[in-house]
Amino acid sequence: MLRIDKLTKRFGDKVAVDTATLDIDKPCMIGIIGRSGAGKSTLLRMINRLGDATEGRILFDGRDVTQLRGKEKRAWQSECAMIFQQFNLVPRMDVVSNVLHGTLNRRSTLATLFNLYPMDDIHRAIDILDRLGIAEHAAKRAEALSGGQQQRVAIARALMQDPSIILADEPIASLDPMNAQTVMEALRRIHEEDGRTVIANLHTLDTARRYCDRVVGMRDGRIVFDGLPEQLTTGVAREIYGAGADFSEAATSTEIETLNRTHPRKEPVAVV
Ligand SMILES: Nc1ncnc2c1ncn2[C@@H]1O[C@H](COP(=O)(O)OP(=O)(O)OP(=O)(O)O)[C@@H](O)[C@H]1O
Repeated sequence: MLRIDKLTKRFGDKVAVDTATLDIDKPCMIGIIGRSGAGKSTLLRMINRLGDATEGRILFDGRDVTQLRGKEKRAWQSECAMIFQQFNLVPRMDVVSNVLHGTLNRRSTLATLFNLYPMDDIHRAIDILDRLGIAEHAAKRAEALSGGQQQRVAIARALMQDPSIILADEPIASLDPMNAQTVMEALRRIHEEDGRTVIANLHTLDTARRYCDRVVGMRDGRIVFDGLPEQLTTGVAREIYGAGADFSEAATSTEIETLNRTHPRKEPVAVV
């Protein structure tokens, strides 16, 4: 499905991502962890083509997406929708219009200028908001919603593109634990019910363990761990975070006590 092949990104002398290789052969939910500056955002941005790779390839169903330009590149960006820590909504615009922005890639300039949306798209937007539990807020300005609700609007906007992959760059880093839980549960459900792949950069180990089938650890631009959540021992975490014997998981933790893991684990993948 998706193959990231020796992907490298340099900013001048700085190697932000160093020959990263990942194979995703079926829909799954992946958490990418690592300390600040490890290269997690740069990797996701390259996958979405928000940033170009210096070297390496990204293959989706055998097609090299690193070479796409213009319309084809935009189509790829719809196929792997991205959500961000700060939601990136238009704050003064109503929720449903924000969601409809997810269709921008396939609308004419004129329709965009005059904010004209087909009725089918409007109904779909409301259905998606309903599924995410926020349809009642459809007519409100985005800025009137809580952080967790705004992130769900951003997820709804991503779903309007009907992507097969959702890339989430620190989706819960700005949220309190309860909102973080709601957003992670929404992403998990989208994976389980729709069969979409979710790749999320996460700051906290416990979140990666709870919600992901597979965890990828990055350190200094390199992928140093790729395995099951249960293989992510404190020793492995210490290696990923480059921490000493005094490393404490609590330092990366936002404990959410009420959550029960309900989804089945998938079969093992290789530990690098
Ligand atoms: N546009 C840029 N220009 C120069 N250096 C950059 C740029 N973007 C990222 N870097 C550098 O590349 C490295 C990786 O950054 P990146 O943002 O990918 O890390 P990260 O793991 O996502 O960190 P965080 O968790 O803090 O977001 C860092 O050293 C960063 O300073």
